[in-house]
Amino acid sequence: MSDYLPLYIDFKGRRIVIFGGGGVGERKARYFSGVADVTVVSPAFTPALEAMGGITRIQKAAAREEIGELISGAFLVIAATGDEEFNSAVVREAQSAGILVNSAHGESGVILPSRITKGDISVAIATGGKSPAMSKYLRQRLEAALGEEMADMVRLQADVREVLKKVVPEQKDRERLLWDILKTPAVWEAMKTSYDDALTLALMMIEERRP
Ligand SMILES: C[C@@]1(CC(=O)O)c2cc3[nH]c(cc4nc(cc5[nH]c(cc(n2)[C@H]1CCC(=O)O)[C@@](C)(CC(=O)O)[C@@H]5CCC(=O)O)C(CC(=O)O)=C4CCC(=O)O)c(CCC(=O)O)c3CC(=O)O
Ligand SMILES: NC(=O)C1=CN([C@@H]2O[C@H](COP(=O)(O)OP(=O)(O)OC[C@H]3O[C@@H](n4cnc5c(N)ncnc54)[C@H](O)[C@@H]3O)[C@@H](O)[C@H]2O)C=CC1
Repeated sequence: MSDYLPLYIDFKGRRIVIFGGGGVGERKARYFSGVADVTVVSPAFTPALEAMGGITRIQKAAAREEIGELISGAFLVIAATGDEEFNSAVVREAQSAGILVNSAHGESGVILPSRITKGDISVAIATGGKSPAMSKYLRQRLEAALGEEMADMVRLQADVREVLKKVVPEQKDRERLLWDILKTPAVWEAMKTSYDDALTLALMMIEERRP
């Protein structure tokens, strides 16, 4: 079993510096783009990185002496060049500056997981670095199994929770009612055709069953 534990962090606006603009740098940039403030440093970029909006590109091969300056103010640094020794230098610099660092060559204390998102649902998968291919394989399997109705149920539960907080004073009762809804096949069935029908059914259940 791995010592790595998953954690969800709000990356909005956080500075991320990625070294290496190849396929791996591209994947890592895509993971954070649109949320964090991403900078990629590399002498060359893949076409997708070249076209990626909302990121900063610094086109050069970073020298070792520059690493410290380039990573200053970063929340997370990613070493994804094809040069293993350079990546190790990035890991050392970041660690001594107290900055989180991920390395494409493994073992840096931070793993980027495979990720599935469906509406507000987010699933992270990793194998403690043992088998990245297996993480990807599992992601593909789970992605196919996770239907739209799961994301819709998150929305319904959130809507119902708002109502429950107003009309059911005891937390234990609210919990029981939320689970009653989850365990009612008719609610899932209604969700397939209409969110509003499913919500109406759930609210009727609450009226009938609340203390
Ligand atoms: C430790 C880790 C560090 C990190 O990068 O965070 C790491 C390290 C390394 N990966 C390598 C290879 C591959 N990586 C992938 C794919 C992914 N790798 C990702 C994460 C991680 N990779 C972290 C551990 C995650 C875990 O615990 O499971 C994913 C999940 C997330 C992402 O990178 O975005 C993403 C899938 C995204 C998706 O699609 O869902 C594939 C699959 C493929 O491309 O088909 C291959 C080839 C097949 C294979 O080797 O398995 C090599 C060897 C290079 C060599 O052989 O020289 C190293 C270095 C080493 O092992 O030393
Ligand atoms: N962690 C992971 O998921 C995986 C890791 N790898 C490893 O990751 C490394 C990178 O893989 P790819 O992106 O496919 O390689 P790549 O060779 O396509 O890209 C590496 C990029 O780094 C740039 N670079 C080299 N020296 C640099 C420097 N000093 N400063 C800034 N940029 C520099 C290169 O110009 C190139 O654009 C490989 O060494 C491979 O072993 C490979 C597959 C998956």
